[in-house]
Amino acid sequence: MSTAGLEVLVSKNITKQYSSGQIAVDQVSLVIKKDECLGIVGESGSGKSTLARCLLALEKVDQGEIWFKNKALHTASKEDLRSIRRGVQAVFQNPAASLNPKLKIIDSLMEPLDFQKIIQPAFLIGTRHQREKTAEHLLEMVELPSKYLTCYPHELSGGEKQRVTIARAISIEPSLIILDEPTASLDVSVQAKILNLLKDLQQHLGVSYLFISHDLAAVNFMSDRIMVMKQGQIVDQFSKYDLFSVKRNPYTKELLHVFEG
Ligand SMILES: Nc1ncnc2c1ncn2[C@@H]1O[C@H](COP(=O)(O)OP(=O)(O)OP(=O)(O)O)[C@@H](O)[C@H]1O
Repeated sequence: MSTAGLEVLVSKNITKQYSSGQIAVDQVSLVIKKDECLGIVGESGSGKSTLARCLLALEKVDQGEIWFKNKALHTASKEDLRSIRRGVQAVFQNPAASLNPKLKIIDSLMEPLDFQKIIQPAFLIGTRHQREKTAEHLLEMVELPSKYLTCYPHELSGGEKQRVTIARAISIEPSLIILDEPTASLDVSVQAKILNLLKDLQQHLGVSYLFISHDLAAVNFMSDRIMVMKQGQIVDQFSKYDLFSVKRNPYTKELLHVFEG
């Protein structure tokens, strides 16, 4: 199997069973196309994070195939994985855990570009080889002032830290960013701002997103297509415009209560 040009990531019947016996991901097939946001919604324990880790090749799948732009992740060597990972970045729930507390923001931010010296993102033309200017530009893209470059993570709020991890994720111009509950640890007032920022960045950069959340309203705001996950399986999938259709699975209808009142 190979993925066509418009398909950034394809998974085919992937299954992940933990040694405890728990089947966390059960025969999940999905396609993420260029420039789109695919949303995955499900309650706690439905297998969303395990799916994200499988798609990032942080967990090995027991069955199935994962293809990232014509390259097989499920059989990739360590060296191949390193090169594939340049194209896929991730933002997780807890920004504090994603940033090294001993590193200044500039050093956390520049980690991917410092490591991948040959990458020259189009949006950094002119500044790529001036480290501080590049870092300033990245902070600007997530609407943070350049004075934060010399700060440590504990000096920033949760929302600001998440903006730094987003800037770091876009820094190497990935084709896909996997966002696993990126606003779940933030105050409600900050969540909307981060979602708006993510949406603007996607339009500006033309990156694809896999947006994972237990919050159907957030998934609906962000996504072009939505998949509903329950007990490791995809139980419903539809275009965001069909969210309120009578054809929705009863479980999806249960999740719709967030829009009531
Ligand atoms: N490392 C692990 N070892 C054993 N079981 C695990 C492990 N990680 C997750 N699980 C189990 O797999 C199932 C799916 O967990 P997962 O974290 O992927 O779900 P989730 O939808 O992301 O939930 P949450 O939003 O609460 O993190 C759960 O039953 C969980 O207890």
